[in-house]
Amino acid sequence: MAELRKLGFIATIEENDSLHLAPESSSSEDEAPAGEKVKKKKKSKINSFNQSFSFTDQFDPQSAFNFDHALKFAKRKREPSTLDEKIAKVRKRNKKEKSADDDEDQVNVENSDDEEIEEEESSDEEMTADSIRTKEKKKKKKGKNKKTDFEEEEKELVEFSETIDNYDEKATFQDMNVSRPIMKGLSRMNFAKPTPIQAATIPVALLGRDLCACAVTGSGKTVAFMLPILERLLYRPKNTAVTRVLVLVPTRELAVQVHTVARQLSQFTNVECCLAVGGLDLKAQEAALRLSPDVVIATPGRLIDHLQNSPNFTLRNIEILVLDEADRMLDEYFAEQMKEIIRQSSQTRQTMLFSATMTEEVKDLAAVSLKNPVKIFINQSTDTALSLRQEFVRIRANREGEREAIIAGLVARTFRDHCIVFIQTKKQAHRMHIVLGLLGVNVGELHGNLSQAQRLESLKMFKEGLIDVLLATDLAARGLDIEGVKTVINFTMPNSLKHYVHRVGRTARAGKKGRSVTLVGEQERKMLKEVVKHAKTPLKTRVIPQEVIGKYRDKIAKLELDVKEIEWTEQEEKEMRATENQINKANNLLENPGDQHKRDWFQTHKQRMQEQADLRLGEFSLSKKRNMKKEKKVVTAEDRVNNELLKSELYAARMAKKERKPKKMRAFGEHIDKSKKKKKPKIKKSAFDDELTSTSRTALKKFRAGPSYQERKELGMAAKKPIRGKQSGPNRGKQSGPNRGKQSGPDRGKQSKRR
Ligand SMILES: Nc1ncnc2c1ncn2[C@@H]1O[C@H](COP(=O)(O)OP(=O)(O)OP(=O)(O)O)[C@@H](O)[C@H]1O
Repeated sequence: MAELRKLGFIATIEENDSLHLAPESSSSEDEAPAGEKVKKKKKSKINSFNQSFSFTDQFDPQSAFNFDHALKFAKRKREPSTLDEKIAKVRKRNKKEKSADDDEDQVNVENSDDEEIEEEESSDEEMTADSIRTKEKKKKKKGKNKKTDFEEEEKELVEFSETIDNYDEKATFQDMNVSRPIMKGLSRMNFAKPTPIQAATIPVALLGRDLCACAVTGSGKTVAFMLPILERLLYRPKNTAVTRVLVLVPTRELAVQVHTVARQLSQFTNVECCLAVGGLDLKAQEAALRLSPDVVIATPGRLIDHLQNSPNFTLRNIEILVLDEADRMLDEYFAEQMKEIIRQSSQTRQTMLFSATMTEEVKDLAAVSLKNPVKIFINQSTDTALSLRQEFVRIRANREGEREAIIAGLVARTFRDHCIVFIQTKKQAHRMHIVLGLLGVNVGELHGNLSQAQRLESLKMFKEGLIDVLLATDLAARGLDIEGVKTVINFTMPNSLKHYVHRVGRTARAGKKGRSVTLVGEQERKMLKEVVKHAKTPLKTRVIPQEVIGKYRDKIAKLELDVKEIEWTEQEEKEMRATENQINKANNLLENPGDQHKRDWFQTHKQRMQEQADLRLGEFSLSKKRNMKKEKKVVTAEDRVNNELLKSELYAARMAKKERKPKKMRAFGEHIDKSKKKKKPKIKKSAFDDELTSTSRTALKKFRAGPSYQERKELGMAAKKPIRGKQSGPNRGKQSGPNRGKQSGPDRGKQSKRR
């Protein structure tokens, strides 16, 4: 061995060599002092197994699945710095520069953020306040019954076997025979009395009937379907675990919320609820689904993923299927996925559909084939909450570029907290985050360009009041129940009445007051008319003083370079992250070549691509956008607004096109008694029969007048024009005879009818 070492070789261990074993630790730990090392070791021991853990099936209400809990399952990406940190940095720098210019003391600069907001607010308060006018409904001019573009043509509606549009106002949960554990859950949630939709729906749902329910936003539809589900599950056979209930919702955040309500309501029962939504940890969901929980709350995409890839998870035993936001779940965006889910679900199920904008159209509900459904429409699908005050800000044609300034004015002066601003595009929502952030407003954003962790975090912060203004796309328009939202602002008019109803429905919930403020340009007046037509409470017009708009327009213009700087930094970071991800992916592939398990999907790649292409809002938008970029290097405020309006327009155009499409063969109502509707088969009549039986005015006239000059010519008859009153023509023979004279006069028509 010694010789080998002398020659410079590294020797292997011999049997009698004494060994110095190094602890299994990282180099950084080696450098740490001994005491600390021991502490760390102890800590890791505690983490690996919780000593106080005991196996129990008791539900701990404290650990209810909520946004915090969901966040644990959302993968976080390492960000070099958050957007808010970047904004804060620029603001600090600007402040410093300003102070230097003003030749002020540098000491006050360091902690000035909060002070500055207050400064801005107080100076703004001194500015002229907005003026509010009540919007008068225009009286319909007589004889002007022309249908607007939005008014629907005759539609084929679902035949309901029963319709319920009233409810027992005095009904209590006890009257509905709700079991004790659920009553306990209700009282823990402080729900003393059922809301109208709950009073009307729960008894029907408990009977196992299919139903289609419509009630205004914030009226308690979640409990209306969750309570009867849980009540029915209390009596399930308990020997084997089976997934019996599936609740489908359109967005992940809504799924988390419905799951939270389900857990709260079932906290004193042994019903198991599980979440299967995109963006949250797949493996944890797989493990939970393997235990066949009683209720699965899911978004369609992730559910199909589990159906394809999670062993043992099936929908064959589904006894209750609920579609929350049913009109959305059954629209074209989810069409293929819903078809697949329904195909895999048990046929003998109870189906319940809920939405504030519920549709009754056969073509919309065809996919779910309801059985003798009950219609429970507590409100119309165009209704908004009565406690909602709706305001509109008019934008003149040449002032479209002022929308950003108006929003800034609204959130900085008037609606400073608990305010959601809906924006059509993700890009504009992000820009507004930077703009308003630089103006000192405490903002957050929520849209599909964020990671799931960021989405949940934004929502959580807004719920907890850590963010004052949430900038959201339509992702947050449906279903989200955020306590205390005072105001909803629409940057542009939503692209349909449905979208409007859902967006403004984020406030004025559960009987509380709320306000919506919608910016309406000339192009959007048609939609405004629709809103006005369906409004049940007076609408208001808000006029923002031009000096206020001007002030914020100038402020934003001054910030434009800072906005660009932040956008560039973000772009750079994004590119770096993308490269990093690619490297990691490649490394992973090299290290674990066998590990790359490809997940199955129910469509082929080609079908999926085709579906996505069909759902895109048209080539038109892309080419128009490209041209816009080519033509102008500097994107103006007007361009940005036009882009927002264009997206709305494209959506509206697509909807209109869909409406105009000839109705497809009815797929709905395998269970509807069609015999009543079946028309008698039409027996094809000969021209002769037609002539004899027709009682139309033209036919009678023709009968009286006999054949035309042209017909006579064709029949080779006299070329003379028939003389009025003379019974000439093909029926001439029949008309002649002793009664000929009697054929004329008032009875003439009757005679011909009899014939
Ligand atoms: N019986 C009840 N008593 C008091 N509050 C209730 C009751 N039922 C539900 N709520 C409250 O009403 C609010 C709205 O409920 P929920 O989110 O179910 O409304 P929704 O009708 O589904 O609204 P959306 O159409 O926007 O989805 C919630 O905050 C909920 O806690």
